[in-house]
Amino acid sequence: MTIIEVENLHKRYGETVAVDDVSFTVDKGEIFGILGPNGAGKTTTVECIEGLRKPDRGNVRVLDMDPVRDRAALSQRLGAQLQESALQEKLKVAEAIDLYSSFYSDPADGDELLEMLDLSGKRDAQYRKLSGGQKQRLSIALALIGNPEIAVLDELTTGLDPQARRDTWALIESVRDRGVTIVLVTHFMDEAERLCDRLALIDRGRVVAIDTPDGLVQQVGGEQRIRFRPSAHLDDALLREIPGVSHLTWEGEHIEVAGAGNVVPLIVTALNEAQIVPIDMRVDQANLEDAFVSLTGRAFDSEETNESQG
Ligand SMILES: Nc1ncnc2c1ncn2[C@@H]1O[C@H](COP(=O)(O)OP(=O)(O)OP(=O)(O)O)[C@@H](O)[C@H]1O
Repeated sequence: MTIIEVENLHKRYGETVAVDDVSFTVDKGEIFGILGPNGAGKTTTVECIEGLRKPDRGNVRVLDMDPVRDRAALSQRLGAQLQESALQEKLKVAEAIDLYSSFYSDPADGDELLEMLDLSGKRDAQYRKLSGGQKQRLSIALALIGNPEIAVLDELTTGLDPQARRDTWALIESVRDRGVTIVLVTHFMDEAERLCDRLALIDRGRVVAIDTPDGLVQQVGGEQRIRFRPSAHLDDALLREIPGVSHLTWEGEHIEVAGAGNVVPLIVTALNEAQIVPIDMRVDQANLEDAFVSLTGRAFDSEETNESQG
């Protein structure tokens, strides 16, 4: 059942076209990802879903409501993760929960939420004293305090260390398992790959593709890459004539060969017959990043990488 429908959405800020004819639907109970590089138009899109921004053109329906016109009613059923600056520094965790509970006619049990988000021990801590991960978890708690049918989570794990990211992912899955539909905005490939049932790949305000993470990778042919250092002189022609090989690149003494289908065993066999040993061999499956590059013809120019976190 479709519960969010975005049709031909356009939004510009002055001369900047932020969202350029975006369409997609979100089904009840799924984790739907909106993945794209910085500035792709992800936040603007979800702000139109939340009723915070009025589209210049196009239609948005959420739970059969017009988000701008029916914003008060929608806010009772859609929870959005707060931006970090939205809470007062001196507000205590329990006070924030009480305050946000008071906005809803049928709020969730705050104590239970704090327990689930591992924040029970921080009830009396001021917001400013929380770690990055604790602040992030509190913002998730506040997105869920209204018992929403839909939760919109924007840049869920930015700034978290690897363990906190994994914990947050498990948490989001448990929220989904309780029946909440989740719209997840992210510029992290691994997060999208791990969490999303389906995702819209967005670039420069436009939808490039919508599919499951696996489906997106398959769209680019499910390529594999094999990288190694040959033990003896290797003539490119030996590999080029193998069916399925799409390209070869040398990087110093290492060669990377990409191809679809059964290329890896064929390459290994050809090397063996030529009495060449592939030293330091590594095989990688195509991933979402490859799909993005292949579908847009550009690198995913995210400024932040996972390695730079934490
Ligand atoms: N209030 C605003 N005024 C002017 N331009 C804006 C405003 N908000 C966003 N933009 C511009 O619109 C484009 C899309 O921004 P948006 O925040 O929707 O993208 P995003 O994909 O969420 O990026 P990020 O991950 O960096 O937040 C960008 O070029 C951005 O600079």
